[in-house]
Amino acid sequence: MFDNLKDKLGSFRKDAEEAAEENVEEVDEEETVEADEPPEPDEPGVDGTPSDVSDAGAATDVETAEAGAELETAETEPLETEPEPEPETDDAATGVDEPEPTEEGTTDSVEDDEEKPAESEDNSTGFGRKAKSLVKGKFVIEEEDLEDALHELEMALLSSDVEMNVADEILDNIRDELVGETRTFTTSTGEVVEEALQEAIHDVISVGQFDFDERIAIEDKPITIVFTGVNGVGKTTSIAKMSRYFEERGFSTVMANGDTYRAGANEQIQEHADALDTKLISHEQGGDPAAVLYDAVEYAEANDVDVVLGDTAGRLHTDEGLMDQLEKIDRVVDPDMTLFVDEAVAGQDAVNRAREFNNAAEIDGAILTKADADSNGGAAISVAHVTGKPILFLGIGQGYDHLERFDPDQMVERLLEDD
Ligand SMILES: Nc1nc2c(ncn2[C@@H]2O[C@H](COP(=O)(O)OP(=O)(O)OP(=O)(O)O)[C@@H](O)[C@H]2O)c(=O)[nH]1
Repeated sequence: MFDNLKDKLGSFRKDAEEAAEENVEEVDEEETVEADEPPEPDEPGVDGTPSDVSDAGAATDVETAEAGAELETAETEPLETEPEPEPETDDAATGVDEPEPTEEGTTDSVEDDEEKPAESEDNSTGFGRKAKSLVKGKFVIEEEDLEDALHELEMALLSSDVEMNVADEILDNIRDELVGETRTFTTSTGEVVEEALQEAIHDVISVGQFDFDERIAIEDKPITIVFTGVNGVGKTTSIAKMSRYFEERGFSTVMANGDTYRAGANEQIQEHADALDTKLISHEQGGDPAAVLYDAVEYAEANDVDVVLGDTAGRLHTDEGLMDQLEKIDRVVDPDMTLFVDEAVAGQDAVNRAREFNNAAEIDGAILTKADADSNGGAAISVAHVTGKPILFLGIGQGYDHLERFDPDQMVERLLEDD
């Protein structure tokens, strides 16, 4: 899911981090010492006491020790017993200034040997590099440092079908987060870039989020939810999935087939109702969709059913007839929620349709289907920002359980996780 976008974000992370690393500023030693915890006189590696790096666990301890070691060695005699100088593959690879092997030749570097390979292979946020940021004290990233990386990112987002304004917003957010701020060495540049990217994406995808389950729990019953969207995007399947979702949470459902337009629509939804053991309310083809939904609400009231799930005919958003129909449904049953359904794989088209449906008949949220088949992720990134309404669910397959609550935190994590 969203693999292309993931790769592109990974490239940006690398580019931006490299650009930032190249601009790490040196500060004088005094400032460095002030800004970080001063190394203790008995700092590991200075007095020759073996330091147990593997016990240090947290990277920061290791970094502090290493930074401390470098600072201290400026004033301290090099050690007499000299282990093999350890090659700093990490720094060598990145061309960052290399500390003198003798300065680093502390006993802790011997203990380091077992730890090092895994970490030093990490060419982005490995502790050798991180430690360098720590030792250098602070860094400032200027806009021009990031220009190329940001341009690449913009192209990557647009080619992943991210809506142009949304791409701009992401870039602005990243600039705001990264550019011009003097950062102390408590974080590595890798982490700074990663956090900026996380925040930038989170900002645009979390627009309008609300606690769906909570809302369902507190609303008076029956709750009527109407599903809109164009043909064939997975509306009916999503209704069936929602029925399963609610039943699993203890809410009973009834389906209503407001798609009185398409031949075979009743049979299609009836199959789902049968499979899920749910009641379906339907009228003859050509009937009035608002009347079907009205009947379903009456049925729910009479039978203590919690949620009415109303299908509607899928037609083009530009179709005035459909929009009139939705208006009539609004007037007649006054739904508690209108959910727009579209397929993630439709990318920019889905984004445009979401905007137009929302303009014509206000939506409360969206379900993006077929996310399992979408490698671009553009619609998932853009729909909330463009409509001001949240993506509530992702369809991730054809089965009834293939419905996932859209969680911005999880989405960001998914997009930025290392493979
Ligand atoms: N891979 C995948 N397929 C899906 C998903 N959701 C729906 N589908 C498939 O998409 C096709 C169309 O789904 P429908 O539910 O019939 O679409 P619809 O919007 O109701 O279509 P109309 O009734 O013609 O308006 C079906 O084959 C579904 O199985 C999903 O999340 N992932």
